[in-house]
Amino acid sequence: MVGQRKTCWLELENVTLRRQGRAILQDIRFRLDDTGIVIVMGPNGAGKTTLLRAIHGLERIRSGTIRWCDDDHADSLRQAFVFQSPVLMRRSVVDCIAYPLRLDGVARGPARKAAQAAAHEVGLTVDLEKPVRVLSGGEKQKMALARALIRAPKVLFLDEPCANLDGRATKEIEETLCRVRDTGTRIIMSTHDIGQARRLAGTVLFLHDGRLVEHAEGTAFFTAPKTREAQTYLTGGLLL
Ligand SMILES: Nc1ncnc2c1ncn2[C@@H]1O[C@H](COP(=O)(O)OP(=O)(O)OP(=O)(O)O)[C@@H](O)[C@H]1O
Repeated sequence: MVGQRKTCWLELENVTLRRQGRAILQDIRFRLDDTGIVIVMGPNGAGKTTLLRAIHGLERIRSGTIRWCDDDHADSLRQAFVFQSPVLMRRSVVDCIAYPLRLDGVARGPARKAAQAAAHEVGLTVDLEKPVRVLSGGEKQKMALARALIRAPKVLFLDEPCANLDGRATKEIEETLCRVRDTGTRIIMSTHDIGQARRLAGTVLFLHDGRLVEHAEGTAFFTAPKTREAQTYLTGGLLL
């Protein structure tokens, strides 16, 4: 038990979040003590985005606790969030990626150099002086990922980062995420893509109707889901 506690990096206890009188998240509790990618799955409206936003501190919870339990607490608060629709600025791609460093007070030259390296890391091969708004959907997601990675976050949240992307762009983003995971960054990510979840998941959090229905190690979840809801979801059934 004592050994387990040492490896826990995030713990939620009875987290409940209400909006307009409705419980969007109900009594969510789990401990994460795995270094693999954490995949948040579940049907539309299950609460995946809300859970990610709540853990990141963008949503106020009504009750319960969210506790980062790393020894170095400041380290676990070095976080970045890649939204489903990337936030775009009226800037060039390179300046957009460099923006978080500029906010940190890094001079323009070194920040742009770091941005070029981050673009390279995520496989963004476009002319980086282009305005960011002309990028394709896949390129925008890579730009958002490069911007999120530029400050070397300890925890990286991604909300459906590959929605609407083709196989090639998805593969490149997945490869980047695996490299980032291997450097020790914790990744919590939502996806509807069961194939992607299967490829990436170290741990699965399966939500339905704002409740955590199943929390399992990735392979176990896909080979032998324990709950009726997860079984239905994974076999393409409709969860009503
Ligand atoms: N600010 C809000 N006010 C009222 N209801 C909200 C608010 N934000 C989210 N909801 C509701 O909470 C529920 C969960 O939303 P959330 O976006 O977290 O689900 P999701 O699992 O990410 O869905 P999807 O797969 O469709 O993106 C939905 O029914 C949504 O309408």
